Amino acid sequence: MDLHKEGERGSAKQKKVKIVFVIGGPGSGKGTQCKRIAQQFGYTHLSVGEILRQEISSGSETGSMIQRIMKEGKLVPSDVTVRLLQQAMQGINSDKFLIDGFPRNKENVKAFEDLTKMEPEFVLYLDCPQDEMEKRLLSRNEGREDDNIETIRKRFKVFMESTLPTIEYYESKGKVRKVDAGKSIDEVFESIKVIFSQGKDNKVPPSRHKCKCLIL
Ligand SMILES: Nc1ncnc2c1ncn2[C@@H]1O[C@H](COP(=O)(O)OP(=O)(O)O)[C@@H](O)[C@H]1O
Ligand SMILES: Nc1ccn([C@@H]2O[C@H](COP(=O)(O)OP(=O)(O)O)[C@@H](O)[C@H]2O)c(=O)n1
Ligand SMILES: [Mg+2]
Repeated sequence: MDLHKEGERGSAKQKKVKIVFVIGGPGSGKGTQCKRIAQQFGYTHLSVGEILRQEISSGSETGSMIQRIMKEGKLVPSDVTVRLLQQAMQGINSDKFLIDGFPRNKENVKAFEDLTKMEPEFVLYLDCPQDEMEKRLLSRNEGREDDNIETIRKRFKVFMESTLPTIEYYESKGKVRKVDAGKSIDEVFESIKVIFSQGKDNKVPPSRHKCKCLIL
């Protein structure tokens, strides 16, 4: 995907873009942890749910369709989701994207790979017990119309039936990095920091990069 072309003496060069998917059940803490990861490791955080809610707010026909689907806790058609995600990515000059709440089913995976020809560096999986997720969602207070017990239960069903098999697909490719997301926000982030500090482009935790010259 031509996210950005860099003009170098007229020759267009596609920038290497690093992508990490962040998956987990509703209420597992994806948004909360993504904000911290983005801040600490310099990623651009894109919440696919937020992108879809922005489309709803635009008042478009597509937005009305998305709203009906979200109210039911179901998944939006992948061609719609991926087109909106790609548009969002193309509008941002970044080479590191944290994609929150995606993919949620195999169709999402196929549509993304077909359209962008890209694969994730890895998939961060926030594994959280359902009763803990339910408790968190019921006190989320973001005014979301899908945070009611009836829709929450439907979303859990979608997670079990569609998203877990997607995680298994990435597991088979050795791409899943799983953390216990049932702990406190800080404890979960401690586990996540270890994972992001193992990246090949930052062999030592970023905090030590700055004083590397002092280690001579
Ligand atoms: N580890 C945690 N412990 C307790 N509450 C949490 C934790 N992580 C997130 N929360 C809270 O739970 C709710 C859902 O978190 P959020 O990040 O929106 O999850 P998701 O994006 O996976 O649905 C929010 O109100 C958030 O403040
Ligand atoms: N890949 C995606 C992501 C979200 N969605 C829709 O958007 C809703 C909210 O997604 P979200 O990631 O904001 O939800 P949380 O897991 O943060 O609670 C989902 O329940 C789906 O209805 C989707 O259809 N496909
Ligand atoms: Mg979220």
